[in-house]
Amino acid sequence: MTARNITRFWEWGRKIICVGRNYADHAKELNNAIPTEPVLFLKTPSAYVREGSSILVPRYSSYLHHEVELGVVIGKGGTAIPQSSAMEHVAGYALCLDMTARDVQDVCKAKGLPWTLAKSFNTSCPISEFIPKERIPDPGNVKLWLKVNDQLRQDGCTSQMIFSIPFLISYISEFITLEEGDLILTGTPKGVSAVQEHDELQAGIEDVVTMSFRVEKQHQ
Ligand SMILES: O=C([O-])CC(=O)C(=O)O
Ligand SMILES: [Mg+2]
Repeated sequence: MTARNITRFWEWGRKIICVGRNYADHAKELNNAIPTEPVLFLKTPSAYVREGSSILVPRYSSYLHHEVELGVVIGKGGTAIPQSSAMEHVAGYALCLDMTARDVQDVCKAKGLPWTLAKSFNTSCPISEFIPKERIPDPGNVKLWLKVNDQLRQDGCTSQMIFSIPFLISYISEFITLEEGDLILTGTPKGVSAVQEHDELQAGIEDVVTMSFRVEKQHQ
């Protein structure tokens, strides 16, 4: 058996753990309270989509939102990881979109139901190439941006996160054992907005990576 290559972590079938409302300005734009503890939800690995393939609007949604986020790729697993050694568990990063069927999420929120179909449909997790840890020496201070059809919609900095990456790794691993190849989506800054069929999304981490995706309708 050949050793698996972390640079292709999306092929490993590991967990995608998402943090919601980790930027106060985004929590506010959706009229959510500023959290006092991280809000967590999951995507399944079938949500991954790579550049060259399209983001598909699920048939059951007419209000698909983009959320640009820094993804943290776990290199060494662990349970109850202390904050002080949390960064030793990081292999690298990926630029990610947390595509969200906002209309479905709004219904789920109103009914107190889980967000699964709003957050974890096929192609709901577009990702960049793997970014080795050394290329982002300070993940708590990188600029993220997203454009729709060349118009800037999101422009934030990870320094605005409410809960830091070491805190999130420690907090999550207390309840959910982290494994090599897992991905943590660290939440989105403000500026989320709707996308439609034929839109072109471009996103980047300043000075590190860019990626682009086209939006298409899901065919029967
Ligand atoms: O759906 C939401 O707004 C929660 C979320 O994922 C985020 O804040 O990144
Ligand atoms: Mg999100």
